[in-house]
Amino acid sequence: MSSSPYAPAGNILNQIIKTKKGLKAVAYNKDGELTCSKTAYAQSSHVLQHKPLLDKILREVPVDANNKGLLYILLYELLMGPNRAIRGGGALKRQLLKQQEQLQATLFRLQPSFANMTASSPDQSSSDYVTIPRYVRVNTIVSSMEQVLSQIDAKTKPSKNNKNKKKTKKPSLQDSSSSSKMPRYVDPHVPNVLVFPPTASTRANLQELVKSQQVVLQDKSSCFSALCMVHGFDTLPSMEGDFLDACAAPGNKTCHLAALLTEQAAAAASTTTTTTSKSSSSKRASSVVVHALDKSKDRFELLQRRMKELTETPPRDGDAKKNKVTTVECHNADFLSIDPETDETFSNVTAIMLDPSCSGSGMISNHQEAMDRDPLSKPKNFDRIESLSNFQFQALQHATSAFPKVQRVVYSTCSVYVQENEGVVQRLLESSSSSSSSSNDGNDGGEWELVAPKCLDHWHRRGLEHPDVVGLSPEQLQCLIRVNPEEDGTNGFFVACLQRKAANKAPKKKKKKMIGAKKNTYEKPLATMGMELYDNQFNKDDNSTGKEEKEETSTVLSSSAVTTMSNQKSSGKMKNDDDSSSKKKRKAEGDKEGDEEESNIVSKKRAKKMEWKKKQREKKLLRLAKQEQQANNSSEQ
Ligand SMILES: C[S@@+](CC[C@H](N)C(=O)[O-])C[C@H]1O[C@@H](n2cnc3c(N)ncnc32)[C@H](O)[C@@H]1O
Repeated sequence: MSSSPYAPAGNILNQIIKTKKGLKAVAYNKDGELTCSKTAYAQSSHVLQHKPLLDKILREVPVDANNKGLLYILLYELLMGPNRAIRGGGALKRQLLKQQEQLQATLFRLQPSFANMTASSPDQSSSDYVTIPRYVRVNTIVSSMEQVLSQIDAKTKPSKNNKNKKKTKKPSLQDSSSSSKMPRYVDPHVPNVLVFPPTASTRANLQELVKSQQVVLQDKSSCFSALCMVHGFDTLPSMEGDFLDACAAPGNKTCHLAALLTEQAAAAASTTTTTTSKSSSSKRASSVVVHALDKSKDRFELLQRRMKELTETPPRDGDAKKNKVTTVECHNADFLSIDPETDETFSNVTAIMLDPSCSGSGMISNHQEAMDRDPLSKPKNFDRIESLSNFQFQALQHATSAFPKVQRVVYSTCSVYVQENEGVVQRLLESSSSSSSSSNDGNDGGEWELVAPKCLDHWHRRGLEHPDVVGLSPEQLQCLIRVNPEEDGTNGFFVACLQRKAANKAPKKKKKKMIGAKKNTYEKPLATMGMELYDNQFNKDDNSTGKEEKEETSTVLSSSAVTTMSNQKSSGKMKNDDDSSSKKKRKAEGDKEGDEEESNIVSKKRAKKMEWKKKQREKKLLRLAKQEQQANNSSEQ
């Protein structure tokens, strides 16, 4: 057995290679507990992110090794690790050191950006990498933004008494808070979402809050589904009907939906109390049901446990009624076999959130898809994508046709491929159009229509034009939300909000009676509690905090390093409404000329940077060649 300090990570990698499973599947047990050290997990994750590049290097410079997992780890440490060095000893290390120069020269040729890095600049801090921050959603059923922040500050405040304690690094972010506070921002698109640097210390500082169910570590884009369900449409959802999360496990979106509905019910109840205190609406508001379905038995168990913890933990403010407002009922069932006509449990469902199994190609941690993330090209694993797409369509069709009372459906995936996104929506609209013979409204036919989500009207990346999806009009594409994992600082995502057309034609009188028919007066997040809105601060050159200790899943190669998503026709970038931002001052929202001007400036800057990098690379190679020459000379002497 190897005594190398990298042996545990090497073993994990060997298991991944042998079983072809993902890192999480190998490193976690059934109960969701990590079975190896965090260090081994992080090391394996770093290697997996760079495995395609490491493979290329090894193809050009073969290294003889029986222990492939260990080879990957040592090679990564030597060429790309934070110290560009291998700790400990061993035959494999000696072998690699012998071939070091050749390996390094190959790396610089294949991935020139590495030539500009010094040993003290870890690979992830290269400008070829985009940082995905750590997003934290405050679980408003249990806690609040204020409570969460005060607990974080209490935890991170350096103790005055303990002078021997390790000095904490001074945050270099221009956070409005004092330097002793953990750097944090407010997400500009999703309320109650905080943004932290993606470091191990962030995670450590949040651990207690996660355990006490006050926060959920949920990526920003994954919050779009529930947000759209409640605040995406012109009216708030009816609280008289039930909600259904059709593919719910592990339940992040379900819990978010429950929290938003609880907030909505609380707002409705407070309005009701001030107007008609004996109104029955407050009664109704206290019995919102969210059915959470999952077909997989294991995942269902996880879902059930998490929903109990996240939605039934007593609120910190002592308002015991709060977590009785929304009840989450979990069901281990196949969504496709649910028939509300015969199963009374689901007969009152009026809204469906559908987040079906997908390729996960938008997830930055999905190393297998990392080299194949161009949504415009045909996916390499086309057959798999096609079969996923067929299932997704079937599920969306079921949601829109089998539930007569359903008025709104929010469809989402964390895939970047059009086949799983725009393609599924187009098929649905086409099938809905052909099956609806009664439609004579002069519109494009069909019972269902797309809605541009109100809550994301300041999100600029929209549906993609693609030769395979010719059936969607520019207006329809504008209704679709896309997230580019390389440019938007969050995992790739897609959301479509569908509304039954008949919902618009409901008699006005009836509409008025429903609590949910209230106009949606959603307001996007504003900077609160002295915090700035997040505007990519963790990726800016002048901000180094968070780069010293990146978490394993927090980085993704940018377009220049891996694939080009920049040719996406929808060029929307994440924007915020922070008036102090100079970018914002330069252009008004929606100003296309301004957008083009900015993209020209960006291209020029990029070209200049590339030129500079090229020169640096040449210098480095020259230096290496000189060193090699000197080494040869001295060995000849
Ligand atoms: C993308 S995940 C859902 C993630 C979840 N919405 C969240 O945010 O935590 C897809 C889930 O759909 C479940 N699933 C797949 N086919 C299903 C079906 N026919 N009926 C119900 N659930 C299904 C899978 O087991 C998986 O847990």
